Amino acid sequence: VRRARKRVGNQPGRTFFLAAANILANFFPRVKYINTGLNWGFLEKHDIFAKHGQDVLSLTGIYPYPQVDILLADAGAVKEVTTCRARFPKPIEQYGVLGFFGGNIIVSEGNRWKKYRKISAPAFSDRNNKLVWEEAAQITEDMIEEIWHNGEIVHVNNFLEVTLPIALFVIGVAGFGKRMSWEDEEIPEDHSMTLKQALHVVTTDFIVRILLPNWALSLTRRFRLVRESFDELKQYMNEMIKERRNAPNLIRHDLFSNFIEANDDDGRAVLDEDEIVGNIFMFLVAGHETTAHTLCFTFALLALYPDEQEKVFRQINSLMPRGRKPSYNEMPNFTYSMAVFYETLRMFPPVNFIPKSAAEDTSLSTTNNNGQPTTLPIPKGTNVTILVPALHYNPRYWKDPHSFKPQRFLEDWPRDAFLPFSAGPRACIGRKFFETEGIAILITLVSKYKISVKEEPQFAHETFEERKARVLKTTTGFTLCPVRVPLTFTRRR
Ligand code: HEM
Repeated sequence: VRRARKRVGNQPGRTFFLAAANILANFFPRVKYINTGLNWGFLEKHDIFAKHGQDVLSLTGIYPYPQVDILLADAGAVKEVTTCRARFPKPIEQYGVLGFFGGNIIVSEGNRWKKYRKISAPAFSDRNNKLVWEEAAQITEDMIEEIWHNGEIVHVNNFLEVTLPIALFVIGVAGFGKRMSWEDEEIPEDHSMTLKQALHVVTTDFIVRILLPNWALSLTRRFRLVRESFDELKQYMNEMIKERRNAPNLIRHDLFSNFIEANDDDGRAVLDEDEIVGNIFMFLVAGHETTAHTLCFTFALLALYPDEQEKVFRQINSLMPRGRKPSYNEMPNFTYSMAVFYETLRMFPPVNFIPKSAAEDTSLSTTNNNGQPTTLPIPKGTNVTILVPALHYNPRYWKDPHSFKPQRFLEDWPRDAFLPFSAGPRACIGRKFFETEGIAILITLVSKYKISVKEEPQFAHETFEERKARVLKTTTGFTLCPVRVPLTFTRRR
């Protein structure tokens, strides 16, 4: 251990028995000195860095062999790591489980990654974002009509149960060209569930499938349902691939079509079937949970801070008087709504860790605890992990980081210290997709309803701080997740 620590210049930090990259280290609550613990990156935020007075720390693991990782909360070092893709590539072996379905954009590097990125890029064009905008607004309006029956007061026990299907329906139509409805659908012949049901289980219980061995998936009803949903989804996808290939004149611009129709100069298919399925699965997983959780945290914060909600409403109302529907081109005008999303993403970034690894013996520039510039040696193979919550709560970049202040994003803000979508060439390809979807949903709901935390008798006497802690309580699976957000929607007059 001493030797391993010396190689990174004896950078101060924490030591645990289990290496942080070990999935078990993060899957169970923390046991002192043994493991980093469930949700530790979000729970600690910037605290460990503040304790050491530095924004670059070491994280030492002893088992299975002594290993020292580097943790970053320094915006300059983060910029260096995210922009130099060749020097700091993704440690794709750490994402091993995500390759479960087939090679895909998240778990690849080099030429293979470039190929997937090039094929998917056209689906994130303005033309498709316009579709995202229209569909997201329509799906939300349909929900208000068909599920809420245009109610005057609507109580929702957990708002995540609303945002998960909305995000699924949007990615379904914009990603697959498959429109899903709030009504129950008929199960087609040769299937045991609808595509909507299979997608819902796969995207919410994805983590169960990748963490458990095959034999364990027959142990409980829930696990069996997860296995069945994966099999069903794969069958649906294979049918959809066949269907599209048999209809070559069907012109579409969604993700699914891009992957199926990707050909080389000689007209040969560039991707095999496993790669098509692997990528589609990955886009679903990457785009669904992150979006649904962020929307849920956003509405929770608006319910807790009615003054901020009022500011959002006032701007929406001034831009769309008498319920006029705004077009996609008008999206940049909704600046306060966007500021609310950014502040939510700063406080609750769905992706807490962005791992990279050194491809060569190199170094990183940072500052020591006297605030002087210093250079840290980074030997080849060292894992360098960006701790997003630590960066987002670093008081060096964000004044009063624990307070919800959307206004800060309407002033001059530190762009290099805001990393919910990562940065550089491996940044999120779906950022605009999410922003478009989020604003369309937010303005549809906030223009019609006032949002508050649902009153429940068992919490009648809690203080504001207790209520805030309860409503904003988090856990983590694949991404940071709200535990339960009970809300009440009251029609605006
Ligand atoms: C709030 C919403 C979202 C957040 C916070 C988010 C965050 C991120 C982050 C942090 C990464 C980098 C991950 C890493 O380096 O390991 C990433 C990559 C990615 N995201 Fe998102 N994402 C969001 C929405 C979406 C959506 C809607 C889609 C697709 C429809 C999407 C598709 C992807 C893909 C394919 C990648 C891999 C890009 C590459 O490696 O080239 N994301 N996202």
